[in-house]
Amino acid sequence: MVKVFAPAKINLTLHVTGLRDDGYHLLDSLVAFVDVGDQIIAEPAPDISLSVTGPFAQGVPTDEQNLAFKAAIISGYPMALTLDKRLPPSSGIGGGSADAAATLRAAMRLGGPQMTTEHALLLGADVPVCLGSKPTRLQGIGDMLTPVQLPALHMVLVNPKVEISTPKVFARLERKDNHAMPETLPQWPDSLAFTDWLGSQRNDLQEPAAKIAPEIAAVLVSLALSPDVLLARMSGSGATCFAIYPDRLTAEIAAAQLAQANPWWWIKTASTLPN
Ligand SMILES: C[C@](O)(CO)[C@H](O)COP(=O)(O)OP(=O)(O)OC[C@H]1O[C@@H](n2ccc(N)nc2=O)[C@H](O)[C@@H]1O
Ligand SMILES: Nc1ncnc2c1ncn2[C@@H]1O[C@H](COP(=O)(O)OP(=O)(O)OP(=O)(O)O)[C@@H](O)[C@H]1O
Repeated sequence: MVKVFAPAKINLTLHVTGLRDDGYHLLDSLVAFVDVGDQIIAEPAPDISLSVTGPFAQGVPTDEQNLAFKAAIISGYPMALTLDKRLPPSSGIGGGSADAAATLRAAMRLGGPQMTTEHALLLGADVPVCLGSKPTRLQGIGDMLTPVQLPALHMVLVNPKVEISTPKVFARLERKDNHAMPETLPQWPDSLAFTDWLGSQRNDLQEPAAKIAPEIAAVLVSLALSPDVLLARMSGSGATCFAIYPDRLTAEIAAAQLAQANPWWWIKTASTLPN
């Protein structure tokens, strides 16, 4: 039996730079992983099975529609899976993708065949980056991955408990040919220098997502007004937003204040996993 952590993916930047003939968008995104996530428990079994537990279990499929179940099929290694669902679904922090990647890692740890980017891509554009779960520059549709060294970051994640469909957000994006990040990324000596630079970059899906879910604008305003905040932005196709703070303590204080004022929001303090 193995237990594999499935960390949330944060798109610190998300530049949409083009549109392919098959409708998939070309991206240039800086991605980090944090100490908040789901968990997969897996053990070898004659057939694949999945049970889902945890605070966000309700409504998550337990059959082949679940990306963890699909990942078990792709791995060629039948397992009995338990998914502890702690990340809100359809929230732009890659919950399903993280679960799929964690399932592929579980199969490998149990002795199954080696899983590659090509296997992961069959499960979704975000699954290859989740397979590594390291700070990465993601390009192409999610298939071109370059490792990046990032300073440790301390943040607060906020989801207003609104589910958003990724294709709908891409469909609302007006310009598909936005600027990429600089070809060579700077070296950042510390989190302040990094956050300063991050302010000059974007998430191009933030505006179309906020048109679909106006709650996103309310979350971003609350984060931007929180004490000691350095930067607030949306992750992925939303609706989860993150804000960066100088250290873990200031992030925890801001999270506590936000939770008091907005008891119905999902609010978590999160720190990036090591490079
Ligand atoms: C927006 C991101 O979260 C940024 O990390 C990801 O690119 C989305 O990754 P994902 O959820 O794994 O995406 P998939 O499950 O492969 O695709 C869902 C839908 O999102 C749109 N999609 C996704 C990725 C991409 N590069 N271009 C797209 O246009 C497509 O309409 C696709 O049908
Ligand atoms: N393991 C899973 N956890 C959550 N949702 C899943 C899972 N497998 C399949 N789904 C389905 O996938 C859809 C998207 O969920 P997911 O949580 O992966 O979205 P997301 O956080 O927006 O991901 P991304 O940031 O990659 O766009 C939901 O409609 C859900 O029903």
